Amino acid sequence: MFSITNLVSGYGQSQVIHDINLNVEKTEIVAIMGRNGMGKTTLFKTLMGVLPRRSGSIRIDGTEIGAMESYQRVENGIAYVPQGRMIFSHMTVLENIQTGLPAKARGKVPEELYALFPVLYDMRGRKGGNLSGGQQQQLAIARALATEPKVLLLDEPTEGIQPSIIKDIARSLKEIRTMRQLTIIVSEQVLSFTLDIADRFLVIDKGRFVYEDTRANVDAPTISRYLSV
Ligand SMILES: Nc1ncnc2c1ncn2[C@@H]1O[C@H](COP(=O)(O)OP(=O)(O)OP(=O)(O)O)[C@@H](O)[C@H]1O
Repeated sequence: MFSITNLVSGYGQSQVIHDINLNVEKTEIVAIMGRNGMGKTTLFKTLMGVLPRRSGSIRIDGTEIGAMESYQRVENGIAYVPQGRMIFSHMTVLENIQTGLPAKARGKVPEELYALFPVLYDMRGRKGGNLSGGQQQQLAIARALATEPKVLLLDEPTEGIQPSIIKDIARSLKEIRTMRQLTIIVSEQVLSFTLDIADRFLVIDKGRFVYEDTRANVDAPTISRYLSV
């Protein structure tokens, strides 16, 4: 459904992503685990077109998006929740969500988004900057979902968030995956969160995948070793 083939990217003289290949099925949740600086954010930026690819292919349902502008990639069904959330702090919760809505929605937020994250309904008139970290993360996810994606990328969603909210986010993601038939790729350093949600696990090390296994066979101690070196 979503396929990455021989993807290469980097900054200036330095190559960061080395020939990455990945196929993700519809409704599958894949976790990309790795320490700081291993290339998770660079991979996601390349998938979104924030950073140009050097070579390789990125396809959604067979459509090549690798040469498109970011907004065209979004129109083709990919959405991104960046590390640090990047919500608009001077805009209200409602306005933040509306930035993700397609024109045809005419500014109306789908009920199901508020059903997934009731706190966002309660806080819809508040400025984004006044929300807690966990609420901001839910807002960033809702804003991405407003674009009606087929593939959702989440970059370290648990960073700086308290454990009870992490559990809520895990539950919402599993729910939305079923509800929307969504494919999810999540980058993380927190293994407990991904063990809760992922169907498949990969470890990225210096821009290459060095470990891959399914939920049934996952070797948590090996992944932990990669995360702690
Ligand atoms: N704008 C940039 N210019 C040059 N090099 C960069 C830039 N951003 C990241 N890098 C380098 O690319 C490599 C991968 O960084 P990246 O941010 O993708 O890692 P990460 O796995 O997402 O880690 P983190 O959790 O710290 O964001 C690192 O060596 C980093 O120093």
